Amino acid sequence: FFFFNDKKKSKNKADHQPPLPPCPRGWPILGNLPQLGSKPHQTLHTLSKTYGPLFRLRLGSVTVVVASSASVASQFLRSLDTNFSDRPQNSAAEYMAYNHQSLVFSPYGPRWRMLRRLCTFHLFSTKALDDLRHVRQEEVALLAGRLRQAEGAVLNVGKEVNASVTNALTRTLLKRRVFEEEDGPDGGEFKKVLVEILKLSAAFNIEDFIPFLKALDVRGIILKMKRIHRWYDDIISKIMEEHKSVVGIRGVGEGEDFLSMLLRLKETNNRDEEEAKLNDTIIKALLTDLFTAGSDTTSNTVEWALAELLRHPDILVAAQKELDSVVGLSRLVSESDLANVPLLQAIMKETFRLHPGVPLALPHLSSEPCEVSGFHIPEGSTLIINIWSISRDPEIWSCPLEFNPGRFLPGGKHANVDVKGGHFELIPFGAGRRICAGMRLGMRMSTLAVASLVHAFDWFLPEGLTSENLDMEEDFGLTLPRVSPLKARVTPRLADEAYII
Ligand code: HEM
Repeated sequence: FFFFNDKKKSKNKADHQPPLPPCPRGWPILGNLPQLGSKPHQTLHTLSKTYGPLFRLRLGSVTVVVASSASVASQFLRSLDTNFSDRPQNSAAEYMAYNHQSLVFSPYGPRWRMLRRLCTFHLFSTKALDDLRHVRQEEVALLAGRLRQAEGAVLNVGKEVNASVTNALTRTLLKRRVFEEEDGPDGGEFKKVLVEILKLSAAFNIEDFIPFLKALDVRGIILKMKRIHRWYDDIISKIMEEHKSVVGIRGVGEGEDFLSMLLRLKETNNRDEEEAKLNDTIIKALLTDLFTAGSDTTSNTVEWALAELLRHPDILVAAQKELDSVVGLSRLVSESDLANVPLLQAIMKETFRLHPGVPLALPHLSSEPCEVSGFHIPEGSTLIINIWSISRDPEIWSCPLEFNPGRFLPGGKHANVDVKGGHFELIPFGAGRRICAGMRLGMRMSTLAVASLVHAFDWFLPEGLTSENLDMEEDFGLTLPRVSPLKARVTPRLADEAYII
């Protein structure tokens, strides 16, 4: 959300063009920045009640348009997708993502297209995901083993899940676990730097909206970003050199990690356009994206799903019954079971609806002026899609604040809706050309983790907490964490051998 654009506003063609979208009155210089509050997704949702599903904000020097309904979002991301496939610039991307060379922040052009092709045909292809399935299953099994050891104790569920998801992700990317490896070759440095990058990427940087503040860097944010980036670059460069020394010898193998795959593809990537060539810097930038975009999004989803199930014990029990009938009680869930558990799939959709991992998606930038819903959208406008608001629109969802997976089951009103970008009322991964590149991995990982934890344990809230008073308040960052980490106790419900890997 924290972005500025540096393109000039379009010339005023007032006589012919339709009006600009409505805009709340703002402050001099700051514009509407002071109105955003600590939870911008909720503030923008409230503003949409007054100003409609398409309104405008002035954030410092940046013109922002906000889409808050499925039909407005589909005009931007379906009908006008090409015009909105660019990204505005921001300081985190400049200083920590190799000056916008990463996939998330690449301008819409040959480099972005090359990286997306790599994701579609190599990194996130069905074959690559299947080849690395054992990694996800092992990490979830290790998590189940840890929880079983802690039977009866009050657990910080989010922390445990985050460690598991991040380890699965870094093993997928680099064949390396970052949690619990303080004694490893880098003494836990890699984990520390990833946590810092995540924090800084998710922070609200007012400097991105008011260019003179950026030049002064009074808060020292930019200095900090540069320092963290040097630290990260040192570590990832070393890991890359280690990989280079083995890739050539080992060649292609089943379960090849992403970095090895990228180094191999670099040798065969011979596109004519200079910008579209894969090189070491672009590989490092892409890896930063995948670490930051893939970990908290996925683990927050798992934590929200478990919190909802603790608030709805009847749904939790029904999901356990469904899993027992497909998996039995002598082993953990495996990814191949997931196609046969419709209730669990509906629970995931309902979690994505109420707790979308990236509530305001990532900002898009218009390349040329256009018209949407009778309003003029100037060239260089930043587009925010309020996914959070769209998926609780009472015009579409009955009792939108109620956690009701049944709406997605056969016979339910939304039985045919999926999360893959074709149904604009539910777009937790975005839609159009810039839809989440890691959607398939994020879905597999979060669904496997929720299914395994629901199946392997009975869940209880700690003393004093009930399903009625469990705090469900959201914090805001680029992702959507809980304000109070989910605490719970578990007892194992499977045969002992199920927990042994
Ligand atoms: C539950 C998990 C996840 C959720 C809810 C999620 C959601 C999103 C959303 C909303 C966007 C922005 C789409 C837009 O610009 O309109 C996005 C972009 C992106 N995501 Fe995810 N994501 C998840 C997991 C992952 C994973 C596991 C990865 C990779 C390891 C990943 C990589 C990316 C990348 C690279 C982009 C930028 C795509 C581009 O600019 O072309 N995400 N994600």
